[in-house]
Amino acid sequence: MTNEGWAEIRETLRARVGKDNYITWIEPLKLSALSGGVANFSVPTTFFGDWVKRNFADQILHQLHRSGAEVDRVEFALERNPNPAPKPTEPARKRATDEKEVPGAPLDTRFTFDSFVVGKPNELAHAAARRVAEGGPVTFNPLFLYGGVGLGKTHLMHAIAHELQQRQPELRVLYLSAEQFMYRFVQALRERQVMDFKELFRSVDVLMVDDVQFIAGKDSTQEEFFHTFNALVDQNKQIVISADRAPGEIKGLEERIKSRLQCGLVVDLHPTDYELRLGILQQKAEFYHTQYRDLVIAPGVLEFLAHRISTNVRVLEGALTRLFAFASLVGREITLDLTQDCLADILRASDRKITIEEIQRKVAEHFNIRLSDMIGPKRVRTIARPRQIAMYLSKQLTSRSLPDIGRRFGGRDHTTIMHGVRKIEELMTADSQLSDDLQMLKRLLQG
Ligand SMILES: Nc1ncnc2c1ncn2[C@@H]1O[C@H](COP(=O)(O)OP(=O)(O)OP(=O)(O)O)[C@@H](O)[C@H]1O
Repeated sequence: MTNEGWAEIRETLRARVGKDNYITWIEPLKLSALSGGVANFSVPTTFFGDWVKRNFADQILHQLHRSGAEVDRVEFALERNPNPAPKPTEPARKRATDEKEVPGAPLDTRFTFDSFVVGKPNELAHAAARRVAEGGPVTFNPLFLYGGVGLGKTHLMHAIAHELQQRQPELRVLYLSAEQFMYRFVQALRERQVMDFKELFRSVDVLMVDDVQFIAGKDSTQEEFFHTFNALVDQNKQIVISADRAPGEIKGLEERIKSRLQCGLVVDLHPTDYELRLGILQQKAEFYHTQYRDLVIAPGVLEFLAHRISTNVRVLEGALTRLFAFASLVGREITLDLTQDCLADILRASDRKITIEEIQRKVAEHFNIRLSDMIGPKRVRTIARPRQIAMYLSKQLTSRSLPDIGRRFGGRDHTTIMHGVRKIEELMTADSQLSDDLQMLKRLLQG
């Protein structure tokens, strides 16, 4: 099998492992040999090879089988003469051949500031990211970016790395997910190379850790992260962190880490608004026009999508990709009718928007209490507990902020809502009745 053959199989894997995993772990694999029933892949680092073996070897083998290759095993070995495509982390890697390798994750070349559309919901996060990317004196440390799924946190982090690398190629910029940080650390512990690990992480100039909520509850990793963090801050090295919620709201994260994370600048990416969604769609549509030159998109289609799909940017992008691919296959203009046919499932899914009022009604019915008690002041447990359940579900199933939820629960303070949400999170692990109730209510609401 040639590398072209492998390229086709890779495409199938993309759908199976998801885009992020694909970009990080599958795309960089090179098929170096296939003989004697063994498919050999070259990988940039040992860590990389171990990770892929552990997590994706079965799926790779399966897809190789399906393509007709005679193979019983996949192996991953270090590239003998590494000549990787230039990545923004390249200078750090190159220097690392003399020193130690910087074990970062590859960056997505599409995630730049140029391709990031700025609107009200993300302007502060964008401005802060730009400032860090200028690479001048460290003004806030860390920069902590948080927000819901698919709102552009990873995109901004990669954009910072790209920009820094362009302006100051000598900088050692390290981007990785918190999960990778943990994996590296556990591996270092196992191989008794903790000192090397420490040295490595303390030698970078800019450290970026994505999805830091992942290390919550993982004690030794938190501890190590905390020390790495402090060492870098002491050396005045820039740190950028992202998470799906504010530092104070990450359950299972030690207080001292929370307070450290809050020391710099904490900014959130708000859910998108109509203008931002339209801007993103226009930008992506322009890009698609370069690929599908003959396709015509009827007036009003992008506006329609920006109105109807308000979940997250990833869904919005997926919808447009499908629309262009479909229209080019059938060779038709992209009209509103075609859009509705082609995206029926996505449109239906985003129609089902759950409101806080609906949640309050369903929870009140379920526990047989009055709807007015949801917003009233009564504190007896038989009422307070269902109310907290409704608060928890409102946080989980809607994109409303805590203050917003508070207003809808009779003008309660956001800290009361946060307390309610936490209480339920704590109880549900030990109380199976409660967790059954929650499952059932979720099913009813998501119907
Ligand atoms: N403002 C924006 N302009 C252009 N593209 C955007 C914007 N916001 C998000 N995207 C795109 O949406 C997709 C999801 O963004 P990204 O992966 O950065 O989200 P995230 O916040 O890291 O999500 P998750 O919590 O799932 O990790 C990416 O393809 C990204 O390029």
